[in-house]
Amino acid sequence: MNIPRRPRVAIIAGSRETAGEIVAQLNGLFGQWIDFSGIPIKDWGDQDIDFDMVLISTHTIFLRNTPPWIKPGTVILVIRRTLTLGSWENVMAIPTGTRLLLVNDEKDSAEEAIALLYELGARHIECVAYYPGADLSEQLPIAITPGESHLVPDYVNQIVDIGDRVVDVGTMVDMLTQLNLLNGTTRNILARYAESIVSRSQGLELTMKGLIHAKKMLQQTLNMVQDVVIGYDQHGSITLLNQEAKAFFSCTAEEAQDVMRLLKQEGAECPSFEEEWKDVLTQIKKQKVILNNQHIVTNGRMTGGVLTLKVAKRVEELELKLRFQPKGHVAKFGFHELVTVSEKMKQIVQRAKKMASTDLNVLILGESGTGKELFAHAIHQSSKRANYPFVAVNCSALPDNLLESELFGYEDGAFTGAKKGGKPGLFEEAHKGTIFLDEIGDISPSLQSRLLRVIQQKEVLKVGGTRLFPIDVRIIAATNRDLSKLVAEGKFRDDLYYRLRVLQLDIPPLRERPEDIPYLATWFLERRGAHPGHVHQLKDALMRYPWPGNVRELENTMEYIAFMNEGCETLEDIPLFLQGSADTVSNRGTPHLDLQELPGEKRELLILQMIHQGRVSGQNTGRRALVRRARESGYVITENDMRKTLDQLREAGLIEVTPGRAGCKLTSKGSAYLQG
Ligand SMILES: Nc1ncnc2c1ncn2[C@@H]1O[C@H](COP(=O)(O)OP(=O)(O)OP(=O)(O)O)[C@@H](O)[C@H]1O
Repeated sequence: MNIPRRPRVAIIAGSRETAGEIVAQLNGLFGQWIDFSGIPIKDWGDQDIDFDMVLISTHTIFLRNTPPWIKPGTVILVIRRTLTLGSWENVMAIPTGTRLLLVNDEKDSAEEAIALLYELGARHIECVAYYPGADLSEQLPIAITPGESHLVPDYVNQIVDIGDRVVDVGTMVDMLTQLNLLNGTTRNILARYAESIVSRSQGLELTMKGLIHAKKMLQQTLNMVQDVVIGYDQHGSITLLNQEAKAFFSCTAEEAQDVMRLLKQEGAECPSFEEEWKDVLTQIKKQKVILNNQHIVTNGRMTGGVLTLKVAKRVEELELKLRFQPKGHVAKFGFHELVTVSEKMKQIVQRAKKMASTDLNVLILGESGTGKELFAHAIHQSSKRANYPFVAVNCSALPDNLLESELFGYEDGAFTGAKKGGKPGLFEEAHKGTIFLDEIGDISPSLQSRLLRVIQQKEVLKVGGTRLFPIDVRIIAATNRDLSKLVAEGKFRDDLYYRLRVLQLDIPPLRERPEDIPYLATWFLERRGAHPGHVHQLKDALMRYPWPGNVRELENTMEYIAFMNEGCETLEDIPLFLQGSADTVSNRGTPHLDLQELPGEKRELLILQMIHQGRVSGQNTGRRALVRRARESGYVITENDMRKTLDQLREAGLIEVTPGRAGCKLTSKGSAYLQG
């Protein structure tokens, strides 16, 4: 293999020492990429090396003549030198108005050093050149010298040694640019170096400082991004990795080097960085990841790009969390928001108010949409815990492991993807307040055991933790399932059941308190600013319909009616399911649409809705029952077509189909899909 040679740079200086100093300094910074050789003037006669560039310590060097080994066309740069920041601070500490000696080995070099100090801005002092053999009548008490203390006269009582002068950043930038070596890495070295010296170019210094600042800001911003972010140049060489990227690939930008090599060596299958791509799904480190690649284009030319990587599982978890969203940590409703004219309900409200004055756990039973959560809020708001948090948790919205960590929290590093520093659980967040565990009937046996332990011991153990945290939380649980039946079937722990239902509230479904139907309907319409008279027109239909989704369904229906009939005196548009049960509009008849004629997505959505309604109203959701239900709602579908659609929904992960009478059930993905 032909390894390209490093460019050769000759450093010509007055003395061997100076040449050596400059070579040592430049080698320390760029020796990896450039081959430096120091040549004192007196030995510059014959050189058998072809140099690509010559750096001279002063432009007076070539007054003598140009050595023949410098080929015509070779780039020659004059080295500008400056002081380190430490030396400069010592010079600036000398009192203003001080007259002092500047001591060096020769007249020229002493005067050159004085010129440098003045150029850098040391205007507060007055320097007099001193060198061996200088004729000086006055004796000055202070001397500045660049490493030549031994030449300072004895009568001087304070020496400020400014040490060797160092090469200025401007010279380095010129050198690297000419050699085509100014890139991300060398720029970083320059930026760090610029922080330790006094620059002879104010403009360059400001630009450097600006660059350093901008780079720090960018790095910090990218470190806050929770995806993996990789920046690269036009050749695909990595210029930047954020914190996530370093952790994911376990390497630094220097180690990673090439973006495609990094991806390929981890087994990713993706197009080349020279193309832009969006949402490419592949596998890295045995995990599904989503890759995106975008170019940075300057003056119509691709000058680099940014590649981002998301771990698919993390995206799914976030999506789940968003859907789950604990419903806020304050109780929003009080008893005054519970609307009812039913005597049965009024008695239940009275019982609930009594329960609020105790600190005992409450179990609220009732079909979906009957107002269980509303009661939980109201009980908390009227209890002595009202000024503390009310944390509502939907236990059926999350898979078991996520629900566990949400409820009890986790310690740092408890599992992959766990947030650094751990996370407090909802029990902890509800301390001194109330936790509302909705859909308690759906929790797994292992979570039932953990919950029981929390209730018994009044202490929480975080996932992956060893310490127990004492908590003081009142539990209000609710479910639309028949918990006593689940207990009898061994699916729900009896000891937990008894702990939860110290007090029990049974909320009747809407069909068992029909007087509430028109009353609530009017209330919902008025709240929406709609004409309450509509209820009178619809009363029969409302009373005939069984309201399987209870008050929630009635509320949604009235919202629909208010919206669709805004500004209308008489009702123009009512939902299909009410048309079937309305005397007033029965002349419209119930149209029978063939479900197979609907677009696939619409058909699937309708069937998902039927499954959902069937489940919430405790009806059978088996294939035959769904065919029947479709017919009642005005659609026709054969059993065979229903089977096919159910299979498609199952394959898409939207439903679970259990053999036998249990029928179909929406998965959490299915519920989310339904909610839009
Ligand atoms: N008596 C009532 N007065 C006013 N609004 C009510 C009443 N009962 C229920 N609602 C309203 O109906 C909707 C459903 O109530 P809620 O969420 O409390 O029912 P739920 O029984 O907890 O339902 P799920 O079991 O599905 O969680 C809410 O918008 C609630 O405000």
